[in-house]
Amino acid sequence: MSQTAKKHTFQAEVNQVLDLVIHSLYSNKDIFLRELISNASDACDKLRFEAIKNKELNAEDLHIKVDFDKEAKTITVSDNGIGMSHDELIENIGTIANSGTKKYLESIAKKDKADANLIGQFGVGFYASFIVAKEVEIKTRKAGAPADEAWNWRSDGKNDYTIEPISKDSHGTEIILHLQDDEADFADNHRLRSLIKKYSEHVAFPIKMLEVIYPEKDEDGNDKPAKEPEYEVVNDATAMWKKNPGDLKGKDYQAFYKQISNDFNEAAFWTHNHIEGTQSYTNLLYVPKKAPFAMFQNPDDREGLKLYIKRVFITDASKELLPNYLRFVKGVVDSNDLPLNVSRETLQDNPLLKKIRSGLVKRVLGMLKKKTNDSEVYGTFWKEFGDTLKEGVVEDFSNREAVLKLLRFASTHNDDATENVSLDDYISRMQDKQDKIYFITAESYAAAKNSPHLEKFKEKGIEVLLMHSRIDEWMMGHVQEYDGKQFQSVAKGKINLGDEDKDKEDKTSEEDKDFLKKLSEQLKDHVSEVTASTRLVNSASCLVMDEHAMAIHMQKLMEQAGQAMPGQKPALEVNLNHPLVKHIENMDNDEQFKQWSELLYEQALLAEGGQLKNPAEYVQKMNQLMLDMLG
Ligand SMILES: Nc1ncnc2c1ncn2[C@@H]1O[C@H](COP(=O)(O)OP(=O)(O)OP(=O)(O)O)[C@@H](O)[C@H]1O
Repeated sequence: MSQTAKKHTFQAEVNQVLDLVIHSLYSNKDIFLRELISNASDACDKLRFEAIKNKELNAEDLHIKVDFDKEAKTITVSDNGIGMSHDELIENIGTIANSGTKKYLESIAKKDKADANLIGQFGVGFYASFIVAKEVEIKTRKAGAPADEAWNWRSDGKNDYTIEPISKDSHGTEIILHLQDDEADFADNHRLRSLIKKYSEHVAFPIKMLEVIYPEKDEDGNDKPAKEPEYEVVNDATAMWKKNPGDLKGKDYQAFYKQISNDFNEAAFWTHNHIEGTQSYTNLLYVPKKAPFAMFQNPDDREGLKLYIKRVFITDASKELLPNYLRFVKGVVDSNDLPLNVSRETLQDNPLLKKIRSGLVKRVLGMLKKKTNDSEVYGTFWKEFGDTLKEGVVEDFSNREAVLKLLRFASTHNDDATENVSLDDYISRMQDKQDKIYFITAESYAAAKNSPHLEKFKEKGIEVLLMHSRIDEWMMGHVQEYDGKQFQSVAKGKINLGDEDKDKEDKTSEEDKDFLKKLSEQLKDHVSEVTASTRLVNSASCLVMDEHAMAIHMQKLMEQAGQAMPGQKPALEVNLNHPLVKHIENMDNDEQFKQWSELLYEQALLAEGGQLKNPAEYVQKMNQLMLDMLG
């Protein structure tokens, strides 16, 4: 270490990331170059943006260079972008600011193997260098700083790094990889060019490499003096999204997706449009194949939708450009009309941006609608993002109908848990006199499918949607109808499936009424009332919540989460035709009546996914009754 070099220690998390990257990404070594070029491109974007406000800065001829030295076993990636100050070097390279990365580290701490697909999502970027390098140097000078205010950072990727002042001719950053001996093959013209083509073709700045000069002979067969090689552009270097969609192929879109998304998987599908009119802008929006790791942890931690104004990168504006329930969308939006000096803070209130946002929502919903024609593709999408999309039913009132159209459910029409029934499918199968869309929410598919509440519906051949995702109960609490048809939970409120049932209800005999009263009195601590059921066929009893109350399995979840759920007693419905109920009705021993009627309630609660206050007592009671029967 030279006298002027100062030693620093990596933040503990950096060490963890380094370790992970080196051990988990070794089968994906190639990506180091993509990561370095991507950082260089970001640095060029940043300078171009800064130069709009600060006329002193020079953002001409922004480019990236890739050089190599076979003998010295080095690769150098340099840019003339924004560069870094001394403090920025420490902050950006020596610490980890991304909260997602920290959470990720915590989550994998318990597993033995990290998932390489996930690591990529957390901006391990620069650290990927250490997969192939034994030592990395960064020479950097911040744009606007004098030549002697530049820095040389060095590290072997183990615990610490040094920073030393140097002098640097031009602003920007130079990353020098001193390759490990067995990775020296990367320092090769062909190999580097093909990696650039593969991963960085659509970076919007020119990536340059020195041309290869082959020895030439003159007319007499003598070697011509070799000319000095010049830099030539290796990639396409245009803003891909500005191109005509007709000129682009699937592989171009996929390559660009990987470049902007940090996703190791390909995109599932995309929509690319040049929009002209009161607002003129371009959008290229992708739906990933797999949900990113952090998506459900914190919807505010989202990125991947970039805002450009006239090809100048402004900011990652996922939150400003699309509502939360479409947070899985990644891509680029490039506006021709927004002012270049717009700041992130003022972005949200900008009326032009609001218009773009509502246009984008329509585009995404339109793209999804189209994809519903391909059941396989849509099925995969639904598995990954269906629950996220459901948030839109509550969040986005103006597009509620369009979002509802995109939802898919399991249903009694099918024999398995596959969620592939749309509300339109359901309506097309509704019976002649049926005017409601019936559904049930439960803890699991099995609980929904086997719920006693469905018995009458099964008997009558009326389809019921089986909802078993946690979000369903919340969503259905916010939506009343679709296509003019009311939603009705089969587990809540009164069910009236036709005149026959109504008649039955009216014809409850005086004896039965007395029995129901007696039961109500007996069970008053648990239920609001006991009534004759119109929905049971085979089961003896079921619990029914009030139309607007929360389902029992959800109440349980809320209680587990420490939320008190006061005063929401269900009603108990009993099947007066059931032998067990008849048996209780004819019972004259008060103690037995108490025990049996409590069982009636407890069984209904269990069937509902509810939790018994005292399970041991229940078991004892059951055993006693069985013994009584044997005796
Ligand atoms: N060539 C560069 N010029 C200027 N700053 C850079 C350069 N390379 C890296 N940095 C700075 O270092 C930070 C950390 O880089 P790193 O690649 O580790 O993560 P990231 O780029 O923030 O995340 P991601 O790779 O997911 O985009 C960057 O955010 C940037 O501020």
